[in-house]
Amino acid sequence: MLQLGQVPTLVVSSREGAREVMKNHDTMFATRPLSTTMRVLSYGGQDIVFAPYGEYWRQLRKIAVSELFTARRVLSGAEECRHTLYTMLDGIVEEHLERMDGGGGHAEDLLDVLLKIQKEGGLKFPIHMDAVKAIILDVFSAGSETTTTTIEWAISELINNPVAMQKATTEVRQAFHASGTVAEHALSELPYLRLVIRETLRLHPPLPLLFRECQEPCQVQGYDVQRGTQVLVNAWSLGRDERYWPDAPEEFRPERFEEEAAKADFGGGDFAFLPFGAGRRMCPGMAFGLAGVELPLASMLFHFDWKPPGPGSAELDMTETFGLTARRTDQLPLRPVLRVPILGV
Ligand code: HEM
Repeated sequence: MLQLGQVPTLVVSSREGAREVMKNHDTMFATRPLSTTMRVLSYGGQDIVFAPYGEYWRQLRKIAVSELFTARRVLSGAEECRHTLYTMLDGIVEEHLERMDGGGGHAEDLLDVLLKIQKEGGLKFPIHMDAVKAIILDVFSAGSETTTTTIEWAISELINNPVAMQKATTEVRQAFHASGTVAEHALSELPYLRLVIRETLRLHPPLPLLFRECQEPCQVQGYDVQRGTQVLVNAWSLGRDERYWPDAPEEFRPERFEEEAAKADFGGGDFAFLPFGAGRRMCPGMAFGLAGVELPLASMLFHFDWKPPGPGSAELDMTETFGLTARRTDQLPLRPVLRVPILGV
């Protein structure tokens, strides 16, 4: 337990503790703390990420899971800062509304779906236009930074581990040799690449800390936790803890998931492997996010060999930034060498 200024903060770094917070007492911890900055950016928590646990959040989550972050859509698809961002969004929303009035005839995107749901009405909690914008921002903030960060870490680990790079590249080139291009529907033919992505998420969960707030006094592992306590579940340290990963936890070994199939569960069932979180506030964009990592990564490996910028094989520096998302500190300067020409380019 830490006291961060006025805020009592509980840090959870064991599988048992994480299970208690996100499973046994899931409802009591199903709200995230809302900082002043995030309150401004999310229009007072009208989005999915920061909406307090309750009926409103439940409704948004249902829309997200059934209408927005579905596999089908994957395939078809501080005040000044807010001002810039929302002015841009206003223009985009306006454009979509005009297009809708014009009768359609175009491919439907996520914003069209939200606007349609809003227009149809009949919702228990009407979704205001501010909420539409806040939810679209969720897709950019929760959805794009996590996926791009994962892609960067995956390619970095592959550069530092040439044997794994060779295996992944060979697999992708064999799978798509005939078609000459990476096809979405054939991604299931890339079992090794999936192990690479799992191992990347174990070592580099893009969201290293999962944030919760205690809504009712309760006990976690026998300790009293008072209402209003901020809880940080340390997904980063859980993924590197030798109690749960006895086989060289700091090393990048995609094969570990082949041997220990049970540990391949990142669907919130294994509390030592939480790249997408767990419980009620678990990531609803998992399928969306995984496709958004697999597809670009497969294409990158299919078309190019990736080399460090300089001569020799010096290891890349893997230092992480300190922040909400754990990105690379260094930029990732790599040399792509074209191997399979890109069709139509
Ligand atoms: C590799 C990709 C991704 C990773 C690793 C990831 C990870 C996470 C994590 C760890 C959480 C917090 C879970 C918790 O507190 O238990 C989360 C929440 C969330 N994610 Fe993702 N995410 C990814 C992609 C996406 C995408 C593509 C979308 C949307 C298109 C998305 C939308 C969301 C939303 C809306 C929440 C908040 C859910 C709620 O509070 O009910 N994520 N994500």
